[in-house]
Amino acid sequence: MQDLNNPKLFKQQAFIDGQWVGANDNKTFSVRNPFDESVIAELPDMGKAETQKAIEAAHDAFPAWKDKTAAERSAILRKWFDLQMEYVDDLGKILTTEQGKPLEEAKGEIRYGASFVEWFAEEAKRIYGDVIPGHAADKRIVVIKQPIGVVGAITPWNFPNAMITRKIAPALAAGCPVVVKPSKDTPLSALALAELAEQAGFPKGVFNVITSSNSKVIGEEITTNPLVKKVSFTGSTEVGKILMKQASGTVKKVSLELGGNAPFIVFDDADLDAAVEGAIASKYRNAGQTCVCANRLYAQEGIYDQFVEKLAEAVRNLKVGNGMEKKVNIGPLINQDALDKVEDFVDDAKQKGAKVITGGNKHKLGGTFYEPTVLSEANEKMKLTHEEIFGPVAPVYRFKTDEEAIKVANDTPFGLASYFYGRDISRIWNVAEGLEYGMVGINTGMISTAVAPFGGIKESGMGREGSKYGIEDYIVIKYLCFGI
Ligand SMILES: NC(=O)C1=CN([C@@H]2O[C@H](COP(=O)(O)OP(=O)(O)OC[C@H]3O[C@@H](n4cnc5c(N)ncnc54)[C@H](O)[C@@H]3O)[C@@H](O)[C@H]2O)C=CC1
Ligand SMILES: O=C(O)[C@H](O)CS(=O)(=O)O
Repeated sequence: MQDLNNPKLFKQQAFIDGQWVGANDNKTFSVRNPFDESVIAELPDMGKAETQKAIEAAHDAFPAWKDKTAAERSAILRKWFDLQMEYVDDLGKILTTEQGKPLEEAKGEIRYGASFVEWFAEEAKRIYGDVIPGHAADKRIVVIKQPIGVVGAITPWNFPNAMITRKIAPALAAGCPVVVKPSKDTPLSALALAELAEQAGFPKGVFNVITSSNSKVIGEEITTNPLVKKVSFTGSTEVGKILMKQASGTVKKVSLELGGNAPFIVFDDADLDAAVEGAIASKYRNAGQTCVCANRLYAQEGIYDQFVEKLAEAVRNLKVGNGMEKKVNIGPLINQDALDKVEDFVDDAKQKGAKVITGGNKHKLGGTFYEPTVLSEANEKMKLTHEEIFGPVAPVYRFKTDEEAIKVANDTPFGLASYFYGRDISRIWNVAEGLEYGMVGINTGMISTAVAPFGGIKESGMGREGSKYGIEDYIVIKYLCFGI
């Protein structure tokens, strides 16, 4: 087990109603280190009853929390941000230990996640309404915004810190108490956030963390309990659809940050070195395990061979290893299933004509490490064209015209992130407006920030996280009509 040098942040209990507690039946589940499968923690394996308790605690905490002034909530969020920044190293170590990403990347996630807390500490004070000119001489209309109520948040393993703060910072800022269910693979980061939330002064019941190996049971309670007014989910499209269906029974508002299939288009007027740099950043971050990773790389025919070779040269320089070691760029995949899926994608692609330019095998380190890979001659018959690879594999496709690039890029039910490199201003506007995605990176492979509205369209979800728009997901609008 890694030396988690701050025992205060390394919690092995769930956090409900301001108490650190075990499961009612004292059952636990193991959290394992993805480097060597060693057990790093035993956590409460909770179920329906504990989830109900957490939801009731949040419900009971709602009136006092929403009645605090915006400035009071803002101050507590700001303190929480300050604590996260103070403990960035400890939080990063916990994250790398349970998720596997390189420590510097983990610390980057902590800073990114904390930036949402900082942002919404400020936005808490800007939840403005409207005054609307009356529709009659004796009428006056005022629009007010109020917190929606108890929020249930379910989050994935690939960004165990930031996917929580990106969701609950706006909820808490708006005046909503939250019940969080992190992934069973990476719950420790959520518990460390709860410890710092307690230190920051969040009242009991406002921030609750349920730990469980049975996400289905917890999810059913969160999506059907009438005390929960909002479900916010980040994860696969498949699970998002299940949760949306379950939430419909009580007509809960849902925010869904789901899967992606990002195109990364390189036009013949692109700066190829910049495009390679952007492709490395977008494709291989978190070992390719992000929803906004470039999933399909398209290079215009005139620069195809040059781009492939430059990309492969850069990929060969990526260092694979234990995320705790310095200069490591690529950690292990989260589990054996993930490794098997990546192997299957590459085998299928090779059978259908792909050429391995570099990588293409399980890494000699063993475990769930995979070689950073570049495949040329990719085509639409291959499985990895239509599914999230969620691994360090870059298939490169050829295209001839701008119109063809837009068409193939849009040929997916997903619509989260997209990227392209080019310099002609008319081309940039035509392509940016033609891409059917929630986000477009233009001459950059890194687009995620708290100041912008992160989210997708089509089967990549609904709702936005970050920016001035992010808080709207946790607000209800009410208008007051005054007869005078
Ligand atoms: N759009 C975005 O911002 C993001 C999307 N994702 C997507 O998430 C997927 C990878 O993350 P995973 O954790 O493997 O996704 P997942 O959908 O398997 O799990 C996500 C969360 O849902 C829980 N869950 C699973 N089945 C459930 C059920 N039946 N009821 C209730 N909860 C359930 C899991 O325990 C976990 O906490 C990829 O598709 C990726 O694209 C991941 C991160 C960000
Ligand atoms: O894929 C994810 O989990 C994140 O949304 C990616 S990012 O926001 O860190 O870019």
